[in-house]
Amino acid sequence: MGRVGVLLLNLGGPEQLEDVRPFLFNLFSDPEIIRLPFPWLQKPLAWLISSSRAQKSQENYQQIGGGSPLRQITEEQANALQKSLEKKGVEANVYIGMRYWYPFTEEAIARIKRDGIEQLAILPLYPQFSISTSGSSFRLLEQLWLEDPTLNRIRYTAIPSWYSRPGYVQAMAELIAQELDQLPDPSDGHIFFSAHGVPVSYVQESGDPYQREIEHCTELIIKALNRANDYTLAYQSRVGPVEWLQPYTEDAIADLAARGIESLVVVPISFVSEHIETLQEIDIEYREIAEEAGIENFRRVPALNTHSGFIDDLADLTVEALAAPPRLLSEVVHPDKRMKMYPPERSAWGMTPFAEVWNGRLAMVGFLALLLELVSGRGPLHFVGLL
Ligand SMILES: C=CC1=C(C)c2cc3[nH]c(cc4nc(cc5[nH]c(cc1n2)c(C)c5CCC(=O)O)C(CCC(=O)O)=C4C)c(C)c3C=C
Ligand SMILES: [Fe+2]
Repeated sequence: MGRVGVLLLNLGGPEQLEDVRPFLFNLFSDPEIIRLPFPWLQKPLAWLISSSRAQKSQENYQQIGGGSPLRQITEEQANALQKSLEKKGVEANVYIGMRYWYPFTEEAIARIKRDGIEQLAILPLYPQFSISTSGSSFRLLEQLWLEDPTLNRIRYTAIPSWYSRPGYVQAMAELIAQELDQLPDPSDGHIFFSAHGVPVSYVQESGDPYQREIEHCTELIIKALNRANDYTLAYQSRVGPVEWLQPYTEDAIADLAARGIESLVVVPISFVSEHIETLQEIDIEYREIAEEAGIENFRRVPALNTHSGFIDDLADLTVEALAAPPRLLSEVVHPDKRMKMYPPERSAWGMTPFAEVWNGRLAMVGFLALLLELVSGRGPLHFVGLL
């Protein structure tokens, strides 16, 4: 084996309150996050939404200490993974490539090049694949590879998702069991999986496997848990006016409370680190909703972070992936014709001079309307709830 590297892909998060607006701008500039029919609208809309969402988002980050813990936890996971690989006889450098904040994916690739890495495992820290998460990072890497042909010297393999790994499933089941056992009556606790949502169109129109993988993942965990407790799966953190995967977490909590459920064990299922949506949304907002609705015991399963069984399993996964035939980025970004990454196929009429002129005029009208909306606080985006 030549020099070995592992590239951990993650989302990134604002480290201090001043970072929130530029972080949101980066996030909303991603066409895999907001899919617009006109690419020229992406940056103006990202600017508008990030400017107007920043204050509310800053208040949320303020409630969890003024910034996201994601960078620190991901660094701890990288160190733990490096040590675990070492114990298995694999000397590897572990790199972190964030999609929307520091250390950016581009910086990680520059360091991988500088260090002369010859074999690379690309490992997203998202157990399940979504176009909006791992897909977006793979897409960026594909672009970097196209721009720099010297990267072709690296023999890499990309891991699309790994939610069915036995060590991960077992670690989740153990953490759930520990929380259930803290309840006055453990057999009575309702297990409530809360996954980050995505717009329904991702699944139904673009073929995102995310919902299928989430559902399968919860089934595997419930099987490994091997208890008779009832369970529910719901989706949290929706943004904007379109329909997201349902049931929504807040509605599902209210329904369970109305059915007389008194003990809830909430399991964040789509992410492996503590972050704003566990620490603020679940621990503060959903707890309040649940308690007001009559839930007496509300417990939340901690994120895996550096759980030793989990990290050990990631190390096994890395070793196995490096030994197997490589999976190219083109394979994981375009796995089959049913999944569509952005941009959608361009139709010929989009490039005609007529369309170009009208696109330009509409862009100016749209941009002025958006500016007016931002200044006055009134307009169609406020009306539909995107701002
Ligand atoms: C599997 C996990 C995630 C999916 C799927 C996902 C899709 C998705 N997210 C947004 C919009 C936002 N996400 C934000 C933060 C955020 N998202 C994830 C994970 C997934 N997102 C994480 C781990 C975080 C938190 C990072 C941190 O700082 O700790 C935010 C910013 C926070 C806020 O203002 O609410 C937005 C906005 C969309 C639109 C989307 C699917 C299309
Ligand atoms: Fe998100």
